Amino acid sequence: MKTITLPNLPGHPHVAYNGPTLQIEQVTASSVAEAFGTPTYVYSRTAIEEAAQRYSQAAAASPVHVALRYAVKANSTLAVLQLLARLGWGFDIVSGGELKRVLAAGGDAAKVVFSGVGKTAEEMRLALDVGVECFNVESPSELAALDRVAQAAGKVARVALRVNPDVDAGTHPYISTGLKTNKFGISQDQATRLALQTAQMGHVKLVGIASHIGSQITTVEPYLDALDKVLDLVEDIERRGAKIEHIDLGGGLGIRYTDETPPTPQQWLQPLLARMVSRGFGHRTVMIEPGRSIVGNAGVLLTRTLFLKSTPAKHFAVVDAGMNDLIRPALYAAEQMVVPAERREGNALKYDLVGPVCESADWLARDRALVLEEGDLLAVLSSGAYGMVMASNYNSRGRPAEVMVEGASTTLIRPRETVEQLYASERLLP
Ligand SMILES: Cc1ncc(COP(=O)(O)O)c(C=O)c1O
Ligand SMILES: N[C@@H](CCCC[NH3+])C(=O)O
Repeated sequence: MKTITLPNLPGHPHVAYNGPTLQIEQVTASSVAEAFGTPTYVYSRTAIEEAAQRYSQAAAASPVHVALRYAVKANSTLAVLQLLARLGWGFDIVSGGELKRVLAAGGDAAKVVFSGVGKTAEEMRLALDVGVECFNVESPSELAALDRVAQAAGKVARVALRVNPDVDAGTHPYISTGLKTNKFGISQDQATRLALQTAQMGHVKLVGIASHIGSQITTVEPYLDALDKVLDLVEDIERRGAKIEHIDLGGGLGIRYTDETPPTPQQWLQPLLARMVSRGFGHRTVMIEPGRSIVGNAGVLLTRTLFLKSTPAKHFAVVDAGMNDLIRPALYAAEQMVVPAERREGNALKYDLVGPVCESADWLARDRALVLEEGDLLAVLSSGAYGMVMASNYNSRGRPAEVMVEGASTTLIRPRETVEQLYASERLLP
């Protein structure tokens, strides 16, 4: 049977209708749902690897040395990290938990950058112990704390200062990070002072300047603005005697959820690296930390319709996945495409897809024209990033299963969480 990739499955080269049935790589969505139940996240190994390779190829074609660091927060499932580690990628982490996951998946600590505004002393100790490549420091207090922890451990921490370039990335306010009103980064003035102070500190070594301006960014301009400010800062710092080895441009490149047209990794990197060269920084290492653009379009969430319900105002499809499984629509009013696993003939109705959770914000999609019957299987596309990682146990719901598909093979990479697992560590009062 011929595989037809529908034009309305944008950005999903490995999700297609084979005849009437939705398939991920060569596996039908229905067969995954039958084997593992719903809700279940399904990832295409090929899609993840191809997305990573688009970055590797763009980096290889560049005259500037580019260090690839996958942002673990986007999808931290061990099997996903393992694929990237095997491709030679390093990792951007924001917690001791993510560091442990990277190590468990076979990642190389020497290629790990530790970001985040609130690192604890314990997390710093662990990271120093395993020898991470760099701490991206976000405040003077954090720098002082790191110096103390490193001194006690008899180590010197390699440090990049994360600056807040105050640029508008044009994204949802909850996922913008580079505005001066955001909690992230250090102001440029303060960064210069702090950079010079590191020379007086015995247990930190300044090696980089970092910035990350937000997520789901679909144009290059804000990155160029941020880079110019970062390079101004580096010039200023170096004029005063410090030396910067690398510049970390962060992540944030967007994907197509519905009709966005974000640049490819090549289209994103090329102008930034050209700017590095034209400003005389071509011999420095550039670090990048993409997350969503590696895994976002490589995953779908399968969910089954429990009930169809019409009120005088609305048609609802009550499905078995809720905001606890995929919170992006509830939290950011994010739009993700929803497609049926089997195509049906008939008249479409406009449905709100809602979950079983007791919240009116518990919706996965609104006003979608679908031909549906109770029991129908649906796939929420573009769910590979910030899906499972943001899942919670609200309403005592176990988190979904995760499955990796490659060609015709299907591997369960995380079983569905049972309710007994949820309360196994709790204690009743005596
Ligand atoms: C410091 C840092 N690096 C990288 C990322 C990855 O972003 P994205 O998944 O948008 O590529 C984030 C998340 O916004 C981040 O905070
Ligand atoms: N969780 C956000 C992205 C946050 C990026 C991390 N700072 C989303 O789902 O779009």
